Amino acid sequence: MQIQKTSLPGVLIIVPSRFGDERGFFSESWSRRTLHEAGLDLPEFVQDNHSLSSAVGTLRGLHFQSPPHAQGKLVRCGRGRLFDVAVDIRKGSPTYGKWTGCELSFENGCQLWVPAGFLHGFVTREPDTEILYKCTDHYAPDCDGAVAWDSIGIDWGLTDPPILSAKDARAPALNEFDSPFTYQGPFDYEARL
Ligand SMILES: Cc1cn([C@H]2C[C@H](O)[C@@H](COP(=O)(O)OP(=O)(O)O[C@H]3O[C@H](C)C(=O)[C@H](O)[C@H]3O)O2)c(=O)[nH]c1=O
Repeated sequence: MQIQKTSLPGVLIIVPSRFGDERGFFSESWSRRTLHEAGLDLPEFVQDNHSLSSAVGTLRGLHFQSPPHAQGKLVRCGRGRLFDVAVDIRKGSPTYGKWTGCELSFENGCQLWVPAGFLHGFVTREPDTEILYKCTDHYAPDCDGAVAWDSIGIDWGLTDPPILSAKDARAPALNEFDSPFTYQGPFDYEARL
C-alpha cells in the first residue's frame, strides 16, 4: 500500500496493494490496521456511498456537509474512470480556495482521502462509471451544501459542458460563499507521513 501527498496538505492519494494471479486480483480496499502501520489514522467511517454515472462528462460537485455533520471521504472508482477533486474551504488556511485532483479508475485502484473542511467533486471520463466512498458522518440533508464547479479555476479536462444536477447547476460561486469551516492547523498525520 502506498500513501502519496498532494498539493493540498491533508489530502492524500492512497493506493492499496493488489495481488494478481491467473484469476484476476485481490486487494484489501480498506484496512485500518494497514494505514495505522503506515502512520495514518483516519477518523471512523460510518457510511459507505455508491453512485453510478452513465454518461461521460457527468460532474457531481462540489459538495460538502457543514458541521456538526461534516464528512471526511475516502473515495475510489469501482468501474470506469473519473477525475476526483478536493478544494480547501477552511477559512484562514494557507491553501484556502486551492484545489487538487487525481484520476481514479478501476484500473489504477487509486483512492483519494478528502478530509472534512474540503469540497469534493468528480467528473466521469468513461461511460457507466461507479464511485464508492466511505464517509466519516451520516447523510444530513440540512447540512448539505455545494459550491459551483466552475468558480474555482479547476481544470476538469472537459471538452463539452458537463452533465449537472439542478442543485449543482445553481450552486453559488466560491466568492459568494461563506464557508462554515475554519482552519485548525495541520492534520496530525501530516508530520508523520
Ligand atoms: C449524498 C446522499 C444522497 N442521498 C440521496 C439524496 C438524493 O435523493 C439522492 C441523490 O443525492 P445527490 O444528488 O446529492 O447525489 P450526488 O450529486 O451524487 O452527491 C454526492 O456527490 C458528491 C461527489 C459527494 O461527495 C457527496 O457525497 C454527495 O453530495 O440520494 C442519500 O440518501 N444519502 C446521501 O448520503
